[in-house]
Amino acid sequence: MKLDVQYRAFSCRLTRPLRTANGDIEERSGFLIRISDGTDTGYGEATPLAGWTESTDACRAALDDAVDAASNGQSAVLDAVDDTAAARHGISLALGDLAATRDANPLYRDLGALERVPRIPVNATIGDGSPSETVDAVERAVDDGFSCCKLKVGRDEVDEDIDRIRRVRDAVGPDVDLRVDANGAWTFDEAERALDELDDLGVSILEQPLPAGALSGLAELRGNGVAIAVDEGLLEHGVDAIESAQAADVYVLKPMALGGVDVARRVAAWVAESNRSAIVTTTIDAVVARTAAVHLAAAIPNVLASGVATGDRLADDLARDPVFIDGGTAVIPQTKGLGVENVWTEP
Ligand SMILES: O=C(O)CCC(=O)C1=CC=C[C@@H](O)[C@@H]1C(=O)O
Ligand SMILES: [Mg+2]
Repeated sequence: MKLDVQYRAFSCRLTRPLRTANGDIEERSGFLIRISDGTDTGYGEATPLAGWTESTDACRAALDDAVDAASNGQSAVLDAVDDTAAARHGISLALGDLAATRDANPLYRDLGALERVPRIPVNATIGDGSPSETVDAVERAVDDGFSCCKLKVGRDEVDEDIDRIRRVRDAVGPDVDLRVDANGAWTFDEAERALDELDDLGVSILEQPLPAGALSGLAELRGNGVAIAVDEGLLEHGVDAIESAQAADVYVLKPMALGGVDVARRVAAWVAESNRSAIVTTTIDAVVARTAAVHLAAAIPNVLASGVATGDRLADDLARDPVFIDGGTAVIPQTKGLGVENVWTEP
């Protein structure tokens, strides 16, 4: 089928930078994609992030190839972006939105959900900061109804991080689910030392304590009360290698970095076959990709609280957010397709 593929660049600033052990995220720039079959239209988003996907230039070049391939139909368009994760995410999402819109299905049903899913659990995302900033941010999140908060660690000394988490635990009590994400910043010894303390503090999940390559180290860290999650490591190794190394309890799925919600859905199926749990997060994307991640999470049975409640970190966005964050859950859009409206306004 002949398709019309178009894209345009966008840029959204964060209201405040997300501080991580791997640097600060201050702005998200990418490409909004529109694919039409002459009757229906689908939208996608390709928002590269340094260290996680191809560069902005490589993403743009791949999208240009996809535009050129449009007269040759859907598989040619997908082939054009096969080696560029963010571009593939954007194109495959626009095609998925187009198909779901045509079928009058919410996207998550086309991604395999067998029944209606009203909501999914979500976590609050708390960037690295001073102890008092962290306590304030977690208290605000709990006041807003979140029962799960993911804290960034790994920029400072381990003892300082532990002290910060202890202050958070003391402030919010035992019932709030705390996770931490070190973005690969720790050595094995630091991670081992941190784990004992994190266990005592009732932290449920430690995300990527060691660099992405360190599978055997991750395997050795497993087994105390804190579940070990892979994020960067999944992109480097894939599920098979991680399972062979027995290196993870939990998999973090970032559709933008994996090459699309369709790819991420397949990865989630392998994760479930291995009896592991999945968390869906984004690369702090704009509304089109963020909403797609929400649909993906809705399509994964028993998905853990997911990192998709980041819309309020953007100072501006591509369109109105169709996902209502309510009491630590995201309410799933039930309209056809992705459910993001008026995203492509004519200049
Ligand atoms: O998972 C979340 O709560 C939100 C997303 C998030 O934490 C991240 C998005 C982008 C880059 C990363 O530093 C970070 C992560 O590592 O998970
Ligand atoms: Mg992470």
